[in-house]
Amino acid sequence: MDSDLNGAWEPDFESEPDFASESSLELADEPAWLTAFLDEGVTHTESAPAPAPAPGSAPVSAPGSAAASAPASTAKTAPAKPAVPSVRAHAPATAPNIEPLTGATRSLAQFAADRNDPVQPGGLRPLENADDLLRQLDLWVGRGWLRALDRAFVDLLHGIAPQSDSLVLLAAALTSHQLGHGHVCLDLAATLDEPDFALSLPPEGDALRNTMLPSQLLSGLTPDVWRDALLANPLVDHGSNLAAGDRPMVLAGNRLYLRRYWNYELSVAASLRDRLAEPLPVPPDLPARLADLFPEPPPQVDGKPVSDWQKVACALAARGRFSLITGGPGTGKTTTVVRLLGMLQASALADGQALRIRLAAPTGKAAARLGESIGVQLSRLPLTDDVKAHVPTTVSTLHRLLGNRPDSRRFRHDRRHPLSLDVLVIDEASMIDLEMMASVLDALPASARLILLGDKDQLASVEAGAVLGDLCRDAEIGAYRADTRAWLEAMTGAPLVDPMLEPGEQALAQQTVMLRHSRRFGGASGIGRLARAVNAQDPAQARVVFAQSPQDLSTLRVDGERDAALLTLIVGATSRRAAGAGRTGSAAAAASNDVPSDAANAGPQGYAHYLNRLHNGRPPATTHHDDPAWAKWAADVLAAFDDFRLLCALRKGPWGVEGLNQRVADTLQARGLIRATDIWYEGRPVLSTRNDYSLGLMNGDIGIAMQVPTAEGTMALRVAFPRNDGQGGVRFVLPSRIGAIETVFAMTVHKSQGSEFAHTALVLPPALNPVLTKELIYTGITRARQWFTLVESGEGVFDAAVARRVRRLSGLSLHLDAPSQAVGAG
Ligand SMILES: Nc1ncnc2c1ncn2[C@@H]1O[C@H](COP(=O)(O)OP(=O)(O)OP(=O)(O)O)[C@@H](O)[C@H]1O
Repeated sequence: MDSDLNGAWEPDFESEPDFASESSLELADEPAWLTAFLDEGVTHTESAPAPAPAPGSAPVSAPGSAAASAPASTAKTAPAKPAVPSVRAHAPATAPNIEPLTGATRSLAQFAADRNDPVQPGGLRPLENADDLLRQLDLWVGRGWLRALDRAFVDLLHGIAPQSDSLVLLAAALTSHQLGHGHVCLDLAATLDEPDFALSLPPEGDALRNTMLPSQLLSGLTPDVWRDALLANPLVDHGSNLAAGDRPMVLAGNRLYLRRYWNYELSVAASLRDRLAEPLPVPPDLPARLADLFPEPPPQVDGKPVSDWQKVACALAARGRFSLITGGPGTGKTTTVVRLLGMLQASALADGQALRIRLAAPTGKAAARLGESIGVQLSRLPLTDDVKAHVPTTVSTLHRLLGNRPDSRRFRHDRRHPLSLDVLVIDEASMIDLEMMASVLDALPASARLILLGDKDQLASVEAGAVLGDLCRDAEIGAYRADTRAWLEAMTGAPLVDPMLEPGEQALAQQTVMLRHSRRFGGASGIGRLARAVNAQDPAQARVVFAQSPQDLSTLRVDGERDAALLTLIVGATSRRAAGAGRTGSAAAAASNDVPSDAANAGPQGYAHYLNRLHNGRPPATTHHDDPAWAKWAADVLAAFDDFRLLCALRKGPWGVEGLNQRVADTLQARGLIRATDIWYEGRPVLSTRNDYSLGLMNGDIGIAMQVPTAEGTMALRVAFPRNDGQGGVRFVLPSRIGAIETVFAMTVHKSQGSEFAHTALVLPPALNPVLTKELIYTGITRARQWFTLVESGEGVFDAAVARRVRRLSGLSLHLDAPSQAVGAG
């Protein structure tokens, strides 16, 4: 336990002390693509959407956009075929694109059909005149349907090739916008089928008035005509230029990419193909080693023995330079990988050369969880102390592993400076976006093994790409070749049995295993059954499971924002009167109210639980400021805070993070549990929203403001953050030193990935929204360890959301199947 109550703590870098506070995994708006502009020497800053110009007025660029700040010579006067700058990364997602909205809201087509107002103010002809198209894009930016960032990209292209057809500029704007929705590319045919889904249109009809919709703009256009316009344009590579060209866009079949993302797909696919090409030699006694590591009798389902998929995964990973282990919560991904590492290391040590093993995860929280879990699992394994000592339990974030550089999206480690390791394990791989995957593979030595662990059914990464989902497309059916199957049966000593299994050929499938039996959520677990019903998109079954499992599931139908039952849930349903001993400060206030106590409290908790621990567990005021009791107290409070979390689908509105955070704070204040008289108050839980290497804080770290003694003998507010060191270490940071932070009574499901809470309450808004999909609900449910509460503020939203799934466009699986030229010709 270490602490510094005065904020002068030591940064705990593993190896790279000089990184910038930038993260491509951040959820903040649009920093990445702006870096690209800056990298290319074009001044550009993102800003709020520009106001819509008056009809017929000159095009408006966002303040500081490329258009606004580029010298005049880079505009219309640029040569027709200049050296084309490479185009760099784009912004993180706001919401993933999804299948059409049905059910609880009207469709966009209905709204369009209902419109009585003129189609286009100012009589613009955007598809015939590029200037009109730019004005149309400005109108969309003004509405918030398109990002200023997308508009600036079009400006850049228009400056490079001023004669470009409007169809090309429009395609560029939409392709850029798709990246913000998590799509790696724009599919021309799919866009023409549902043009309005190419923009961020609001679900409310009124907002659609007076501005032309994409469906109106593109009505009558065919994919062939759009393709022909792109093929004829100097900004677009196609055909034989696919792999080698340097134009800013790439057309492969009907898929239009920004060059950079095309390159990522190519490099990820090529690297994986190389890694999958040749199996590695395995120890001659592999069957015996596997038998030692998996001494348990084969698992059973409904009384019948089934394959031990953990053992299968261990065998496959032992022979591959790339392997994928996917499975739902508690299916044994960590257990499997610890046994695998133990086995590989034991074999390597027997040969006199220890393996260099590194563990990583996309976020600090996920890294901390993996580290703790590995430590526990390792201690149970039947391995010598020497082998155990050579299996690491320290887990880095991917950014730290690769080595962030100040003001750059490039990492210190790449193919010229590869990581020095033999085995890399990455957990929570569903959070890895395409760019990060390309960076990892680029920095990995050719001889090293890469093992990805993750739940393919969780929400995809915030940024573009759904790498794990793309790679796991055949995981459920196994898709093993006959030779793979025979080898696995010989190594594991048991036949492969599962009703889902089907034969297949693809090389990736031969190195992929889906773990199918959850030890945490067995057959009787309501949470497990609910997760399976949601994953199967069966809302009726989900309702049945809710009704059958009151021991761990509940639903709460709320009537309005101040519903008393909701407030009770927030505070804690299983209230007991607080114990009075040992309290100081605001604890006295807490004691005068009906405050739950954590003592002997076995049921699902609310937020009074951690506040109780904060007030009641505080060391006596006479405790020396250096006494470890302060850090222990802080660690207890942080752990108690993880016993309950409100999760939201949305950020804005009364049922989003912002509205709920305020209501929770009001409620706790009204009950005397907090004194929120200032922005900083004791008990305020905060989420770090950016990697800050100077403070040692990672994007996603959660801390709690607490009154602690200073060296000067006064009490002062410090924010206690877990050190994520697997030892329960805590660091105290001055509130004023923390830059990017937000209150986190409620958090988005997206940001909760990689975390678990004993009691999780998922709050759904009253109307269906594009972000509501079965992946989001599944991810929310599987954050719960013991209890899950569904809070419904509207009729039918849960059922409609479960029926919809995220659909992310990418060509990664096509690239894996075929060389790039064949993909492009398709
Ligand atoms: N083969 C096994 N034999 C006995 N217990 C096991 C086995 N596999 C997993 N477990 C237990 O099941 C629980 C979940 O396992 P584990 O943490 O490895 O799953 P996971 O898939 O990594 O979970 P998470 O969803 O948290 O990532 C742990 O308590 C673990 O000890």
